[in-house]
Amino acid sequence: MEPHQKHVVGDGTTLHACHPCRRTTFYRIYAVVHTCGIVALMYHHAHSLLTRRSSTLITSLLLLSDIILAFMWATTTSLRLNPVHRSEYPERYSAKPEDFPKLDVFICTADPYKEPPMIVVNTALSVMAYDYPADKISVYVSDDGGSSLTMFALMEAAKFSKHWLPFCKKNNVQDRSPEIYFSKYSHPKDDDALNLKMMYEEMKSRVEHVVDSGKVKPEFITCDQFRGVFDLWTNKFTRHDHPTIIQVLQNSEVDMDDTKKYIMPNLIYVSREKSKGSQHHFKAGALNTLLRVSALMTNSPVILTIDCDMYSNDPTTPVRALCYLTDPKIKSGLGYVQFPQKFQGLNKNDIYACEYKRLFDLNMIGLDGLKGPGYLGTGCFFNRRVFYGSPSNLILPEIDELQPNRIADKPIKTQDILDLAHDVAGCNYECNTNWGSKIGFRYGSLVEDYYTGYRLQCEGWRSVFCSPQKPAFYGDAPNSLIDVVSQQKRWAIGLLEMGLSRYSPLTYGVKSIGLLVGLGYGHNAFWTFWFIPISVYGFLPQLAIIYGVSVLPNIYDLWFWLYIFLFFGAYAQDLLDFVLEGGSYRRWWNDQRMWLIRGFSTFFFGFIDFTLKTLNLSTHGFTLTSKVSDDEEQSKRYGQEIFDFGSSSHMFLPMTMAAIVNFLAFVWGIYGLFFWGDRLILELMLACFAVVNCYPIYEAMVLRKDHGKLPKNVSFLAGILTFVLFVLGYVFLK
Ligand SMILES: O=c1ccn([C@@H]2O[C@H](COP(=O)(O)OP(=O)(O)O[C@H]3O[C@H](CO)[C@@H](O)[C@H](O)[C@H]3O)[C@@H](O)[C@H]2O)c(=O)[nH]1
Ligand SMILES: [Mn+2]
Repeated sequence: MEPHQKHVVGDGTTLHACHPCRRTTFYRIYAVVHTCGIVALMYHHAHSLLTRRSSTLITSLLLLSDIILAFMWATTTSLRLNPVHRSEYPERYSAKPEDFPKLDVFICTADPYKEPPMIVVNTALSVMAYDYPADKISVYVSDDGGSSLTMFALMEAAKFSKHWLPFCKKNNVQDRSPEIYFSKYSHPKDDDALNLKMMYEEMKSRVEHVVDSGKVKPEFITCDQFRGVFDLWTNKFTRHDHPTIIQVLQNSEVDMDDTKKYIMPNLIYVSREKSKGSQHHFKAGALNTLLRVSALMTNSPVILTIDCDMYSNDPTTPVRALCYLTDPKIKSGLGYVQFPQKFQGLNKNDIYACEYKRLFDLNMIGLDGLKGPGYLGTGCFFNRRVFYGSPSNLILPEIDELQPNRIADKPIKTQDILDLAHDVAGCNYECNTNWGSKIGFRYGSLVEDYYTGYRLQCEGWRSVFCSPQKPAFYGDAPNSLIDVVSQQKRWAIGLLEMGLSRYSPLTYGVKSIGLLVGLGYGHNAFWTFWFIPISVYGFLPQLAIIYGVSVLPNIYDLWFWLYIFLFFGAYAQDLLDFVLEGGSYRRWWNDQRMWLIRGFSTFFFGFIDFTLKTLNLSTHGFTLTSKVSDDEEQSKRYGQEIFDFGSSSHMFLPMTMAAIVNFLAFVWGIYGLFFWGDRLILELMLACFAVVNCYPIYEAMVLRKDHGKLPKNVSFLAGILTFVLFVLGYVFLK
C-alpha cells in the first residue's frame, strides 16, 4: 500500500477519493527508455534478416517472438501509465435506510456436485445478511444445473435465515457466512450462539444427506408449503432438458423472523428452461434470464452479481458501492463498481499464482485510471440501466415490463408476474431480440464477464475499481495444477474469441475507447500468443547449445547487452509492480513461474482448441471449476506447497519436454563452457533460468512417490517427443 493513501480528503462530505500512484512518473520515463531498446532490437533482427547473418528460419522465429513480446510489453505498459487507488468513506453516506435504493443480487450456480449446495447456501446467507434494509434486498439464485438438491438447500437456507439474520444484526457479527463464522468460533459461549450453531449443523447434515442420496425424498421436506414443488422434477427432467422453475422461497412482504421484529429479504430460485436444440450461452445466458425475471419482480436499480462460491466478507459492502453509484457528480455515466476477486485458502506463497495479481489487481488499477476496470464476473455492483444501451441512448427491450426505469410495485407472487417470469425464462425467448447483442450480458465469448464489461465501456460507460482494505468477497481458487491450467484454458479461449471478433480491442476498441484502453484490453485478449515466445525461448537456444551453434549474440557483441537490459528491465518492473501492490517476493517468483508453465499448457492448448473450434473440428463448452476438495492428501500437499500433477494429461507434455530439454542443454552447456568457452553464454543463461524454474517438474518426475507426482506415461511420452525434437533440431541447425 502506498503511504499517500492515508491522508484525509476533501471537506468531510465527499464520499470517495482517487489517488494516482507515485511510481507513475518513473514508469513513464522508463517506458521511453525500454521502447528505445525494443526498437534497437527490431533493427538488429531486420538487419540480420536482410544481411542473412544467420539462418532465416531462426531469425524469423526470434523476430516473431520478439514482436509478440514487444506487443505484450506495450499492452502492459499502457496500463502502467496512470494507475490509481481509490478510497471511499461509507461512514459519511448519509441517506436514511428508507432512501437506500433497492438491491438485486444474482448468484449463479450450475452443478450440485462440483458446486456443493452448502456453498451456495452460505453465499446466499452472507448477502441476505448485509447491513442493508432487508426489505430492499432480493437474492435471485440461477441454477443451471436444474437441481432439486440445490433448491432443497435454498429452502433450508430460507428457514435458517430467520434465525441467522437477527443473530448477525443483534450481535454485529462480521462474518456473515455461517460456515465461516462457526468455524472461527467453534465453541460459542452464549446459549443463543450455541443453539444457532446446532441449528446450522443440523441443516448442513440434512442438506448433505440429501445431496449424498441424490434425491429429495418426501421425508426430508420440512416446509409443507413447498412440498408440491419437487413434483416438477419428473422422470423426464434432465439438466439439459427441463421446463422453467421459479420459486419464491422467501418473500419480504410477508416473511419475518419468529419474534416478528426483523423483515426477511426476498429469496428466489430460478432455473431457466433448457432444451437440447437451443443455445444457452452458459453463464451469460443465465444472467440475462435473471435480469429479466428480476425486472418483473423487483426491478431494483442496483444489481450485484456473484458466483456461488463468492461469499460476502464485509456486511457494509453495498454502502461502499453506493458511495459511487449514488454520487450525483458521476452516477449518470457510471455503469458498474467492480470489487477485486480475492481467494480464501491460498497457500502461503501461492504456488499456482491463483491470486492473479496482474489480472485482478495491477491491470484493474491501471484501467481504472483510464476508463475504469473490466468486469470480473463476480463481486460487481451494476447500475441496471447499463444493460440497456449507452448512457445517452436508451435501448428499449421488446416488452414494457422489462424496462429498466419502471417501478415494480406489485407483490412478487402475483400470478401474472409469475406467469410472465416463466415466459421470459423460456429457452426460445431471446430469439429475434437484442438480448446478448445490444441488451444485457453479451454473448460470443467464453469469458462473458470480461467481454461484457469491455463492450459496455465501448458504449461509453465508466466503471470504478473499489478495493477496500478488508476484502469484500472471498471465493475459491483451484488447488491442483490440472484444474488451474484447465480453468485458464477456458479463459484463454474466451479471450481469443474476444480478440478476434469484430469487436477486437485493437480495432473497434481503440476506436471507441482510445489507444491505451484498447491496448490494455488487448493484453488479455491475445493472452494465448504468449505461447510463441515462451516456446521459442524455451527450446531454440537450448537446441543451439546441444548442437553447438549460436543463435543469440555472444558476450563480446554489443547486442548481448541489449538482451540483458530488456530481460532484466522487464522482469524488474514486473517485480516492482508486484511488490508495490503488496505482494511478496516469493509469490512473485511463483507467479512468473506459473506464467512460463501456462505458456506451455494453457496458452498453447487454448490456441489449438480455439483453432479447432474455428475450423468446426470440435466444440468447447464452459467446463466448471470444481469447488470440492475431498481428497485429503491432495489438500495436504497443497498446504505444503508441493505441485500436484496427479492425473495424466496432455496438458503436461510440453512443459515436461521443456524441462528435459533445458536440463540437457544446461548440463551440456556447462560442460561446453570448458570446451568452446563463453560463446554461448546467453543461451546458457536462459537454460539455467529455465532449469531453476522447472525444479518442481524434476521433483515430480523423479524424486516423488506420492499420488501427485508426474504420471510415468507423461514423462515417457515427453521423452520420446524430446528425441523427435532433437532430430528436428539436427536437421535445421546443423
Ligand atoms: O453454464 C454455466 C456455467 C457456469 N455458470 C456459473 O458461472 C460461475 C463461474 O464458473 P466457475 O466454474 O467458477 O469459473 P471460474 O473460472 O472460476 O470463473 C471466472 O471466470 C468466468 C468466465 O470464464 C466468470 O464467469 C466468473 O465470474 C469468474 O469468476 C459459477 O458460479 C457457475 O455456477 C453458470 O451459471 N452457467
Ligand atoms: Mn470460480
